[in-house]
Amino acid sequence: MEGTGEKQGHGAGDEQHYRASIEQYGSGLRRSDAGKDQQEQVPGVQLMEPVPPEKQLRVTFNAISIFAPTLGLGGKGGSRGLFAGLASRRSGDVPAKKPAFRQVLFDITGSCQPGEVLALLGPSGGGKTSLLSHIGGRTQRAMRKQGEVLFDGQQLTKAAKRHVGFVMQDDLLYASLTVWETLYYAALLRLPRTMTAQQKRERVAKVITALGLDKCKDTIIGDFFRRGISGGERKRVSVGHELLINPSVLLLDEPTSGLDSTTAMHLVHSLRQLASGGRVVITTIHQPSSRLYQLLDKLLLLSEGHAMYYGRADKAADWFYQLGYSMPFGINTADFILDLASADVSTKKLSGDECRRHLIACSEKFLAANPDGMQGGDDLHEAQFGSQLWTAAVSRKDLGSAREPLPEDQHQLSEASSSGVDPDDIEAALPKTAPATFGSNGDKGSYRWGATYNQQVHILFARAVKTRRFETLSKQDFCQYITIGVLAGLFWLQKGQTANIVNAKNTIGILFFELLFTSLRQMLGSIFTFPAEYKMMLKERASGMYRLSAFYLARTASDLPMTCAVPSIFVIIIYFMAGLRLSAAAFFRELGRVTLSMMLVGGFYVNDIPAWIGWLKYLSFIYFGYVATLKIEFGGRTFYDCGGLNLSNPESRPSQCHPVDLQAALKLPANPNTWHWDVLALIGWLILVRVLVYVALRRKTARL
Ligand SMILES: Nc1ncnc2c1ncn2[C@@H]1O[C@H](COP(=O)(O)OP(=O)(O)OP(=O)(O)O)[C@@H](O)[C@H]1O
Repeated sequence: MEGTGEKQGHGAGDEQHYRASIEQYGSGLRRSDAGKDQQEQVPGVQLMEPVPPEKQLRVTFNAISIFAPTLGLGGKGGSRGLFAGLASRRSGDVPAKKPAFRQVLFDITGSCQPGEVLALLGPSGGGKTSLLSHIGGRTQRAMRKQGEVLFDGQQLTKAAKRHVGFVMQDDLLYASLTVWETLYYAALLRLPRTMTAQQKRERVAKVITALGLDKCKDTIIGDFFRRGISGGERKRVSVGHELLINPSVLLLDEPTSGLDSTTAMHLVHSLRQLASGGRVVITTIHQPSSRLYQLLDKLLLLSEGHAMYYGRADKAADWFYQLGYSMPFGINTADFILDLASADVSTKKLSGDECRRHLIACSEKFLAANPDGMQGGDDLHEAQFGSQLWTAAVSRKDLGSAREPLPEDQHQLSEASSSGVDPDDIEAALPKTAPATFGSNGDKGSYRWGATYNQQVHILFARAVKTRRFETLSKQDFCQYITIGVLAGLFWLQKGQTANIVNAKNTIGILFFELLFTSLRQMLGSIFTFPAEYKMMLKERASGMYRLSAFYLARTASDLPMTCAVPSIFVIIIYFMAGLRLSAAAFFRELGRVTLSMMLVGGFYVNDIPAWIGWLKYLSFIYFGYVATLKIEFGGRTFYDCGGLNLSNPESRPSQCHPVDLQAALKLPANPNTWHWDVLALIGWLILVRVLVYVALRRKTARL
């Protein structure tokens, strides 16, 4: 966008034109002062009961800086990249061990009062999500942080986090649950145990009505494979998930992304109403329409991690106008300031990037003296701009010369933008004393968890069964297992019936096929479902919905019927079609073995492996499953070698058929007549793998 007007070049006509623009696009729909907003009610349905004054919270964030890790290995030598350490080792340098960090947020300060909607605006990569996540106590562990976030002057505790609603950018919801089920299970887990089940149901119904989800409440959420509710409805369900707890603070990351402007407008209107009920609403927004912009109280404009504007949303255009960047006719305020933040606006003398640096320098100087940001008012030009901004922030000879960035500002910015930040410097700067924590006293007497431990396991089990309803009971799964079972049964039809060595070889084939098919299919299924489920668990744990062990117990218990039901059909078909050992004990043992194998994943099978790596087979659950199934099928039976003849009754020809040692004849990995140590090994494996996964999850979610 070349050459937007400059203040000094404007005549009276331009001024009028500018005013008209402002009226139309920004300040025209000025909101009342922030303090009055608390009393102000946006017309329409009152979404939730207001937050009582004693529970209202003011959120402040002071001098927030965030450093993200980069792949470079850092160090004084400055060598970067994955192989830098290796290269330096070879060349005799001391290898750099610390990861490098890149600063993604620079001293960001701001606050939001109950009743206000604060929007974090900026181009992609500007740092909106990083800041919002930090405010909500959800910054990734790998990031380094400075500065403090306070809720009514106190730090956020784990318990208090349960009163903060956080709507993530991605709608993480279980695809197989209906809207009602999604919110109902969340209510059971999140709402205080002092509420009855009926009251929790009423809360769910209220949220559903408030967000206009009544007509789709019995529709599944859906995913790529199974169509469910629309994108806008999904977003509203995500918001509803957080509204259930009637939060004092609602944080939303890109709630309008992917929505059409009308739906986005309705959603932000709902947020505005929620704020009017005494809540703090902080939201990131990518590209608000002009109508949507009018609903915002405060704005924090981020450009490459720097605050380019902070203050009343309706004063943003005034601010930039005063700095010499007026909004061209017909441009929406949000688009205009986003162009500025994206360095997409240049002047006759300055390139887009220089304009951006200039604006950041002005803003940072102004905010250093006015941490509450631009409040506007009648004295906007004279008092604030005249005395502070023009003299202090842009201490130039005149506005014309202000087109060049100040040398000191340039220095500051280039330094800040550089990627190599020593982690030691960051650590040294971290605050040594922690302020009081919100929720440590305030929450006294209230329970940390919404449901008791037993209730959590029970609710999570019921939900896990429902979330896998399609996975397990889908027609495709049934058809696939039955078709492949019948085909395999036809290939090996009644091969297991006769006790001769030829058929024994065939039987080994079907046993191994059965073992591999069921195990690998299960493993592939888990590979596809685990990432989504893991993310869901992280999100819910961050909201304090349940204990990790309760989740894990419920998930393990639900695995049993869900994972084994359909594969068992496959095993039954094969068992009888292939004529495997006809005894009830053998049949049920085989089913039990399948169950154990199903609950493990991974492994391999090798025959005739060299002795020196022979022990590797003990790392494979497939090996133990294979040995177990061989023992079940062949243990205690006598097999005959009839000189290559496939006789149906070898015992009737003692001269031609002689009993054989099956293990030696077929090179079986174990003697089928020994006791079932393999089953013990399978059980041991099962426990070990589950415990290891639990420990890994525990470590990964330690901070939640
Ligand atoms: N875990 C991480 N590791 C490394 N860099 C990160 C990490 N998280 C964020 N960043 C970097 O921090 C910067 C800010 O990212 P952030 O997601 O906060 O931006 P954003 O304004 O929310 O962008 P968008 O609108 O595209 O979501 C980006 O340059 C990003 O690459």
